Amino acid sequence: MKKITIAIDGFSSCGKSTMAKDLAKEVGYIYIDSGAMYRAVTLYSIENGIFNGNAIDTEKLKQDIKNIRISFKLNSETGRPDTHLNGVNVESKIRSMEVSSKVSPISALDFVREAMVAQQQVMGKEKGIVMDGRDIGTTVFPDAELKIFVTASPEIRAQRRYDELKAKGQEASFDEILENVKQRDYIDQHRAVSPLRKAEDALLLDNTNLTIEQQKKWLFEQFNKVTG
Ligand SMILES: Nc1ncnc2c1ncn2[C@@H]1O[C@H](COP(=O)(O)OP(=O)(O)O)[C@@H](O)[C@H]1O
Ligand SMILES: Nc1ccn([C@@H]2O[C@H](COP(=O)(O)OP(=O)(O)O)[C@@H](O)[C@H]2O)c(=O)n1
Repeated sequence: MKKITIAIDGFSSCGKSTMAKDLAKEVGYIYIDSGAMYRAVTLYSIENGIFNGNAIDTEKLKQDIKNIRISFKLNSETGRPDTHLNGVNVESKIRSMEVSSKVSPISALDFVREAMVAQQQVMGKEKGIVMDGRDIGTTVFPDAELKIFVTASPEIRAQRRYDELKAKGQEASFDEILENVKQRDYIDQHRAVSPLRKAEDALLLDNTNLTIEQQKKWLFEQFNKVTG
């Protein structure tokens, strides 16, 4: 069967990667979490003195960006890809609240986006890929055959993230997560380069009242309609 490109965009913490990973596994496609790439650049910036408080040394990051290598390796225990930054597994570190609180300003930088988008387009050259993020259907793969835009209420999204962090044994405050979710949505929607928006030809999915199983089924149906 001819392989297609699937772009899943939407607001923070609404279940994009859960859907994307499940579909990729089901149909044997590659799954790429583009948010993990921006998170890895943010972790690099935190660990390499690019942040001074909230101020970003953009000149240093501009020089360093060529040396930031991001790759994904399958974790045989979880069956899901782990993010590696310059050869080191940073999957757990990039999900911290510190990274979440700094990632949106980093991903608003034009030269950061240029570098990430170029890598993402190489990853998707052969099609057979499901990528989730903010600008996949608008900028990275504007010709994707299937585009989905996911949303859910901010409170539900914060609750899902809170439950996830708690389950992993990480410290979490619901109010802090809700604030972070709202802040990132705002920055992501209002940045100058590739702001978060629904592509005209994307299907809208509000999964506020859907279970993981229901949204998985819905996405699989959309896939079958396109490939079908
Ligand atoms: N429909 C759903 N109902 C309840 N929890 C969900 C649903 N979809 C995803 N989740 C959970 O919400 C959390 C955030 O989902 P995730 O896929 O990481 O979101 P995103 O990629 O949009 O940030 C995860 O813990 C996931 O298991
Ligand atoms: N294609 C993308 C993906 C993520 N991002 C940025 O990276 C941040 C983290 O993305 P993510 O997908 O891990 O976010 P969560 O919704 O999973 O928390 C987002 O808030 C955006 O600022 C982006 O700008 N473009």
